[in-house]
Amino acid sequence: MKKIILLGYMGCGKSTIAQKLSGIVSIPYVDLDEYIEKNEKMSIKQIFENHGEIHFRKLEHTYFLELLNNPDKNIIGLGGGTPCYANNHEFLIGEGVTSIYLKASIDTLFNRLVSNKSKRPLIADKSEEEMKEFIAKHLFDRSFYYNHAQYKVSVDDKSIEETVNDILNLLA
Ligand SMILES: Nc1ncnc2c1ncn2[C@@H]1O[C@H](COP(=O)(O)OP(=O)(O)OP(=O)(O)O)[C@@H](O)[C@H]1O
Ligand SMILES: O=C(O)C1=C[C@@H](O)[C@@H](O)[C@H](O)C1
Ligand SMILES: [Mg+2]
Repeated sequence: MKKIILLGYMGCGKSTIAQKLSGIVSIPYVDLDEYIEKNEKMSIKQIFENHGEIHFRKLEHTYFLELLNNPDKNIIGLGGGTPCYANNHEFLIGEGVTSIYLKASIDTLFNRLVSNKSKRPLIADKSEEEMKEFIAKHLFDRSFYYNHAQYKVSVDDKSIEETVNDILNLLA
């Protein structure tokens, strides 16, 4: 198997879990958001501000396919919205791909994101009250796409190590 893909809503822990997993299984980790930033020489925030979300979604699709099509064995951490645009969800299933949805409740996401939203353009300007409602609606809309993953791992009330162990069991 060449690609292990982690997906899920902003703050579910894709970057954190992928980094830890990468160290344990000795498979290199690529974070799609960071890959876009490196290639475009701009932060995600700047891409949204300077060129708008539609442009970002096009870049996201192009770079996602670029990562998928390279022959290296990788763990790929997607952006929170990646599966929900440009038919990217169709690439979660296929030969050489294992996709895992890190499923978090609205409360878990809210608690993780509330103090850590400035780099996330979709929620950066929301008040605490607005954020909870926004996450609830957004997660509902996006679940359809996230559920195309081959596997689901619940992350609520689990340590990073516990979630990584759940994933290792799936991969065994
Ligand atoms: N299992 C966990 N237990 C406690 N905190 C966690 C856990 N996993 C991640 N976190 C914390 O939650 C926050 C969000 O995690 P992370 O940045 O990995 O999410 P993400 O899914 O990559 O988000 P984004 O889509 O915005 O890049 C971080 O502050 C991280 O330390
Ligand atoms: O949920 C989203 O749509 C996003 C999540 C982040 O990972 C970034 O890809 C960007 O901020 C958009
Ligand atoms: Mg991340």
